[in-house]
Amino acid sequence: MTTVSQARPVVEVSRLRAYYQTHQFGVQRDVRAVDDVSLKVMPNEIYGLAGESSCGKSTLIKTIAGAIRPPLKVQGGHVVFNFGGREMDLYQSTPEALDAIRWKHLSYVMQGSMGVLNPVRRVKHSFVDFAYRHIHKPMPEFMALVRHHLGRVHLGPEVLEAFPHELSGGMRQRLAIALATVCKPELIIADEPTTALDVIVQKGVLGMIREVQRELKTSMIFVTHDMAVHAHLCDRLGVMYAGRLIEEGATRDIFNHPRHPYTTHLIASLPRIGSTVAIKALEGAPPNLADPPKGCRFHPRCPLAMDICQQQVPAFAEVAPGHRVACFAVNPVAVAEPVEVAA
Ligand SMILES: Nc1ncnc2c1ncn2[C@@H]1O[C@H](COP(=O)(O)OP(=O)(O)OP(=O)(O)O)[C@@H](O)[C@H]1O
Repeated sequence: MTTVSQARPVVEVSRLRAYYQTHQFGVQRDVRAVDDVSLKVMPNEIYGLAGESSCGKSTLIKTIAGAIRPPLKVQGGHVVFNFGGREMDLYQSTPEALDAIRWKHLSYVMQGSMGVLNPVRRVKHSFVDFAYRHIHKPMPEFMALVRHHLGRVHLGPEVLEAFPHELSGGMRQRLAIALATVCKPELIIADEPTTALDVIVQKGVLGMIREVQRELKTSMIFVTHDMAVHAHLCDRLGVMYAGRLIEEGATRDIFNHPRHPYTTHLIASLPRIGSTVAIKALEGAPPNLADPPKGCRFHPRCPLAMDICQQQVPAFAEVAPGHRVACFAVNPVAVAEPVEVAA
């Protein structure tokens, strides 16, 4: 670890590629779920990751969180964290170094909450197992801190004595968020944490996530396919299509002035109260990531596709301050640099 300035991104992802290596009938195929993705998350911001099902959102955040299991393999690129002025290159680090930053500096809230709460132990044991070694206080003080922290997610201390199955889905999801935030990590990665909840409970949990994030000034990568959730929660938004980021900018800019035809479609398909205009579905289907189309992966479905889109990959380039787009219709001259493939 090297000491660097605090003004740096909390995490910087550069040219990241992560493929599932599948074998079918003796043939090996790479599912190119994350293909040349670069992004930065700044201190104290919520970065939303959007895109339809199977576009690679979960795979991207797994690779950023270091939760990589076969058949997923990182093929290239870097993930560099800057925690408390100390820089750490994820793929150059030992499993022990990664273990030391989990929960204390980096935490991960998964889809559904049962995965993180031990189903056969009372809730208090999950806090002890995950957080006690990182919070250097005697046990009574640690438990007082946990009880105080539960107040932030609007839960009473009695939940500590409960088993997970005795609690509602909304309470369990609040607990998962309390566990992820109790050590006040610099970065929280949340994968669809509210998708399984009904809309009323979801609204409460989202408001609570915002409150906790503002109080702790933590950074967050928040994944959901629900654009309405992004509109309410996120400071900046990255839109993925078929394993690549295709647009990124301040959430307000993306909603007010989307540039990429895919983002324009996503926003136009949001239902609006009182609107009588029929919502048009996008023609075609997302590509098979084991055999994606050449050039821009969106071109077979794109209403603006040109010849170049079938041949060349558009660079993910800045088209306005803080607003990046990968599209030849927006930025006709920006061709992506080829990725360097290790020998
Ligand atoms: N274990 C696996 N083996 C092979 N391919 C996989 C595996 N897991 C995911 N994939 C493929 O990787 C691609 C990206 O999947 P991923 O789950 O990251 O998408 P997603 O955008 O998070 O989707 P969702 O919103 O449905 O969770 C998809 O084509 C998916 O089929």
